Amino acid sequence: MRMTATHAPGVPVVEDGHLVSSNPATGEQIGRFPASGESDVADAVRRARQAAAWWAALGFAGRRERLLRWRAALANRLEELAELMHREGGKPVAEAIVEAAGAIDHIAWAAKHARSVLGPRRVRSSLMQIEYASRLEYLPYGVVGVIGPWNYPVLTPIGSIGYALAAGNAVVFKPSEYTPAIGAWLVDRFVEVVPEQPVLQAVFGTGDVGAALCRSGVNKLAFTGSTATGKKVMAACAETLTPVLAECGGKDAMIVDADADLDGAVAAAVWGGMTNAGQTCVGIERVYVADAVYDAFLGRLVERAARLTVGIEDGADFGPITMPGQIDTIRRHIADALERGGRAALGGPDAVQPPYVRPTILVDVPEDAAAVREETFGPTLTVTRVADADEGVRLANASRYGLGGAVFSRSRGVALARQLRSGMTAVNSAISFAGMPGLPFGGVGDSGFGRIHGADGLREFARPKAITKRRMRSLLPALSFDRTPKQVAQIARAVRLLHGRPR
Ligand SMILES: NC(=O)c1ccc[n+]([C@@H]2O[C@H](COP(=O)([O-])OP(=O)(O)OC[C@H]3O[C@@H](n4cnc5c(N)ncnc54)[C@H](O)[C@@H]3O)[C@@H](O)[C@H]2O)c1
Repeated sequence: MRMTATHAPGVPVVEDGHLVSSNPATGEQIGRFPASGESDVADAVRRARQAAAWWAALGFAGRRERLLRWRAALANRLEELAELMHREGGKPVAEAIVEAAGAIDHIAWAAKHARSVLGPRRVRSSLMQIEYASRLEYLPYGVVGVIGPWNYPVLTPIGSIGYALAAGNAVVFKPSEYTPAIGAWLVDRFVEVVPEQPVLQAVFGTGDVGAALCRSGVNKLAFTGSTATGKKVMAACAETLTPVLAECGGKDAMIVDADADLDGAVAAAVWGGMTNAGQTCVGIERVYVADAVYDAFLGRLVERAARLTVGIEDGADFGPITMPGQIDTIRRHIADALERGGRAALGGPDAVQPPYVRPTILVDVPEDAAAVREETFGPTLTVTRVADADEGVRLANASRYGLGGAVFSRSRGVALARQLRSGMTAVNSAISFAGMPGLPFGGVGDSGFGRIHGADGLREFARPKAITKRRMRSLLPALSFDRTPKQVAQIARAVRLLHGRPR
C-alpha cells in the first residue's frame, strides 16, 4: 500500500493500515477505513460471486423492490449525505443535494426499466431458418468492479453501480481515496436494505487497490476517472480479457451562435464552467462565441462570474479544489495561456489562493495552449472569438477529448449539436443530459467508451445471450449432412427469390 507523504488538508493518507480522508479546506479528519490489501480485494470478489448468484435469482421484480428501498433510504437521509459530501469533498451542500438527487433518480430509473430493457424476448426468425424459434436474453456478467473518482462521488459511481445491480450483478466498489466515507455511506445504506448477502461491497485504498480490483477476476470493470488512469486500467484488464467501461476526462466546449439568447448562454457558461469549482468531467472549459455577439457575451460573462462567491460558508457558489495537486495544473494552464499572448478578463494567476481558485476567464488564448488542449479541472474558461458557429464547431472538435458540450442557438441548436464530436450535447443549457436517466452518458476519443445511464447503461452491464430452439421439422435442412442435392438447389432458388431483387 502506497503511503502518501504529505498530510496537507484534503490529501488522503494511509497510516496504521487505515485510509484516512480529510476536509480539503480545513484538514478535519472525515473518514478512517481499513485499507484493503490484494487478498482483501480477492476475498471481496469471492464473496460477491456467491452473492451474485443469489441476487440474479431474485429476478427483476425482487431486485426492483430492493433497489427502490435503497433509493428511498438515500432520499430520506439526503441532507445527511449532502453534509458528508460537503465535508469530505468540499462542495456546497446545495450542490451536493442536486448531485445526490440525480443519483437517486438514476437508481429508480434503472430499477423500474431493467425488465423492459433486459427481459427475455422473442426475435423473429429468418425465413431461411423458419423451423427455429429465436430468443434473446440479457444475462448479468456476475461480479462487476466499479472504480470511482472524487469529483461527483455519488452521481458518478451510482451511474455504474445502480445499473449494474439492476441488471443482476453483484458489485465491488472502490471509491476514490479522496472520498471513501461517502462511498462507505452509500454501501452501508444498501446493506441495511439488502442484509442477506454482500451484493454491494466497498474496498478502500489508493490506486493500488484499484489495480488489484482489475486483477481480481471481476467479470467487468467499470472505471471512471482520468484518461491516464483509464489506460492503466485497460492494460491491467487486458491480461485477463476483462471487459472495461471507461468514463474518462473531458474538455467540453460551448458554442454561442450569433442568434443565441445571450443571458441564457452567460448563465449556462458560468454554471457549466464553475459549478463544483470547475471539477466536473462534463464541465464547460472552452467557449467559442460568434463574432457578432462576442463583445456583448464576454462583458456579461465577466460581470456575472465576478459576482460568484467562493468558500465553505453556507451559500457560497463553490468551494475549495478537492485534490490539492490539481491546483498546480490550474496554475500552469493560466500561466501558459498568458505567456502565449492570452489575457485574463477576470481572475488570473492571483485567483489561485489554495485551497481555493477564484473564477478566471481567459481570452485571446491560442488553440495550442494547455488551457485549450488539456483538462484544467478548475473554475476557468477560455473564451474565443470565432467567425460563426461553424468555425466554433470545427475548433471544438479539434480536441482529443469528446465527452459532452453545449450549443446556444435559436435557429440551429440541434443541427449544431449533432455536429459536435461528443457523447452528449445540451442545447440552450449546460450539462442537462447528465441527470436525464433515460439518456446514455459517455464519451468518444480520450473521453473513453461505453455508456452508463439509460437503456444503453443497463445493457452495458449485461451480456446478450442468443438462443435458438427447433420448433418443427426442417423442410430445407440447410444445417445438416442429411440435405440432398435437390434440397440444396431449392435453397439456392429460395435465396434468389428472397434476395435476388436489387430493392
Ligand atoms: N466521464 C465521466 O463520466 C467522468 C465522471 C467524473 C470524473 N471523470 C474524470 O475523472 C477525473 C477526476 O477523477 P480522479 O482524479 O479521481 O481520477 P483518477 O484517474 O486519479 O482516479 C480515479 C480512480 O482510479 C483509481 N486508480 C488510480 N490508479 C489506478 C490504477 N493504476 N488502477 C486502477 N485504479 C486506479 C483511483 O484510486 C480512483 O479511485 C477527471 O479526469 C474527470 O474528468 C470522468
